Amino acid sequence: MPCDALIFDLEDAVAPAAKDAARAALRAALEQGGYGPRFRMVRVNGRGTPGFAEDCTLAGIADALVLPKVNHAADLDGIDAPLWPMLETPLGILNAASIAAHPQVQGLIVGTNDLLKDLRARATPDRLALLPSLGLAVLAARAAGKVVLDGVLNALDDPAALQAECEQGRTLGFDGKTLIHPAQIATANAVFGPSDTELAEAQALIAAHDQAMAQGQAVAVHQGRIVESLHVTEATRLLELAKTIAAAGR
Ligand SMILES: CC(C)(COP(=O)(O)OP(=O)(O)OC[C@H]1O[C@@H](n2cnc3c(N)ncnc32)[C@H](O)[C@@H]1OP(=O)(O)O)[C@@H](O)C(=O)NCCC(=O)NCCSC(=O)C[C@H](O)C(=O)O
Ligand SMILES: [Mg+2]
Repeated sequence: MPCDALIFDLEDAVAPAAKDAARAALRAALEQGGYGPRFRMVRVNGRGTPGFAEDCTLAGIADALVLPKVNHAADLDGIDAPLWPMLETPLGILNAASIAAHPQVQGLIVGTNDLLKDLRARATPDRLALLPSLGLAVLAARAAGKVVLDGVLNALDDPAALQAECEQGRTLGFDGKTLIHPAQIATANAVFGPSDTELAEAQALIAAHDQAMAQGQAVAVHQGRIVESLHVTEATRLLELAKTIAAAGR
């Protein structure tokens, strides 16, 4: 599967009576390996719920833990692992900045299903009710210099909805999207990775800026638009991202 990361779920995707067996099976699977370079995350049961402490013992054999329903930065204290808190409660969204800034946090994941439930909001194709929360999550991640992943699309077989939601997530600033089925991977990779057109534009923009600088100008004009060093920074980031994706064989 050409995905960057795998999330092994011990929380909502596992029935209460199956939690112990799922944890044991996951431990054996992680010890056996075979996941290639994919980043292996375990979503543990929530702090204060049954199984949490036992789930956290998997930290040593996974790459990171995903913590559901994080409300406060203090919810992350005392866990000895790289952490990916899920922002999926109103309090978690309102505390996103301090959660993102926690030193053990590598990235944030938005849990749009739980958020919709807690907000008593309507699920609509344009995700209107989620936009403030999605924006706050991106702001918090960027302020702390962390990665931020969009929530899942529940529809298993709706390519148009998947394309639209991925495009919206990228437009909002998300680095990628969490997915529930392998059939969703190709679309997410295509949307969140820079396209050939974007890469060609980035190269042309950098070249135009370099040429203007060489001529002693502070600002370049490229295709009728001004180009400053901040645009070069973003163009360079896209080119670096493309190299990273190519090196990963995606
Ligand atoms: C929904 C599913 C139960 C469907 O599974 P299945 O019936 O097995 O689908 P397919 O027959 O189409 O599967 C084809 C092959 O792909 C593998 N597969 C399927 N799903 C996954 C997956 N998620 N990860 C890895 N591999 C997967 C099947 O095993 C088949 O493989 P093979 O036999 O070798 O061909 C299933 O997709 C599923 O369980 N999905 C995950 C649901 C889930 O993750 N839920 C929790 C996350 S969403 C969430 O928590 C919301 C969040 O908290 C919030 O609040 O928003
Ligand atoms: Mg959830």
